[in-house]
Amino acid sequence: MTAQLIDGKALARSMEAKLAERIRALPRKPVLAVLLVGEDPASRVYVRNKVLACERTGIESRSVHLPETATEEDVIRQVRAWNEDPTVDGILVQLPLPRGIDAQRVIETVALEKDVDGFHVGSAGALMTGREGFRPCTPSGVMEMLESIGYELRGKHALVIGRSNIVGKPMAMMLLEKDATVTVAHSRTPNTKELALAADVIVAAAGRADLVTADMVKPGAVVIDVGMNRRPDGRLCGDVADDVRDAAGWLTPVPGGVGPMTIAMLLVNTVRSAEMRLGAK
Ligand SMILES: NC(=O)C1=CN([C@@H]2O[C@H](COP(=O)(O)OP(=O)(O)OC[C@H]3O[C@@H](n4cnc5c(N)ncnc54)[C@H](OP(=O)(O)O)[C@@H]3O)[C@@H](O)[C@H]2O)C=CC1
Ligand SMILES: Nc1nc(=O)c2c([nH]1)NC[C@@H]1CN(c3ccc(C(=O)N[C@@H](CCC(=O)O)C(=O)O)cc3)C=[N+]21
Ligand SMILES: [Mg+2]
Repeated sequence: MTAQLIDGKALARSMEAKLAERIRALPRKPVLAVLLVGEDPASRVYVRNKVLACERTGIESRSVHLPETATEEDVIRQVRAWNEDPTVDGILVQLPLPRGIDAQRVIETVALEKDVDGFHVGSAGALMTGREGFRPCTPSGVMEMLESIGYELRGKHALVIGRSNIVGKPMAMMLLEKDATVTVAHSRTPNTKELALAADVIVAAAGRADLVTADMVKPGAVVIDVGMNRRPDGRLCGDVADDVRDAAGWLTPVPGGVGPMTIAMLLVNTVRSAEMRLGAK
């Protein structure tokens, strides 16, 4: 069997087109403020991709780039200025932040109603308790991809590999909300292979190239590859080995899978924030 690929890039573009229409109905462009601190090369690529996606859709992006030497107070000052600026709809502080800056404290400074990343403790609490709030973009994008193939999660076994606050934990919550039976594996899990073989859906979000191999995948399973890793030769790869193509029923590619969907969901959150701020529906 050869897995069918879930084309995240195409799905992201079609979502962007729908957003462009919603944006045209607003009295002004939605505004996304992006803060980049330091010189992490991967972060620069991601921020550039976000800015380009904003341009395609009709969102105004305002990027501020602070030097590696910026202090926690410098970062917090910029976030507070955007909190108070009524023309800013969404605030994104690109992670990771340089050593010595408490990222959680910075995130908690972002106004809840502008937390389009969904990383604020209030947004996380809303997700956990089933209330309305901004949801983290990567797991939201994964849910859109599952919906795009008409996948029914109710009663299925889902394995999430990774337990970070930005991917693994919210992913588990969203799968649970759709009535999947959810297992979360992490670096201290001794039997990830066994858990994976029992899973109908595997979401790999560990940041380890080739972590998921064909011998871990139940034939026909849905395999979602969140990982973003670099091979020694510089090539981008996910957490899922190439041979999984012959075992899985559905598979997301890297690049062109979850990454573009993450950005699309950021735009969705930003437009929603603008609609709420501007009193649109
Ligand atoms: N496509 C996209 O849009 C995005 C991609 N990413 C990518 O997804 C990956 C995960 O990101 P993020 O959650 O931020 O990463 P973190 O490093 O914060 O978390 C990684 C998680 O994976 C677990 N883990 C590490 N090694 C193993 C292993 N061998 N077996 C099982 N679990 C393991 C860790 O366990 P423990 O908790 O025990 O340390 C941890 O919970 C990265 O490659 C990142 O680049 C991230 C965000 C968006
Ligand atoms: N505050 C914050 N919010 C984030 O959402 C956030 C973050 N910090 N820090 C880093 C991670 C990672 N992340 C990605 C977004 C897009 C791609 C993406 O567009 N990937 C392309 C390829 C990109 C390339 O060529 O390198 C693809 O998969 O096709 C990847 C990863 C968002 N993150
Ligand atoms: Mg991807």
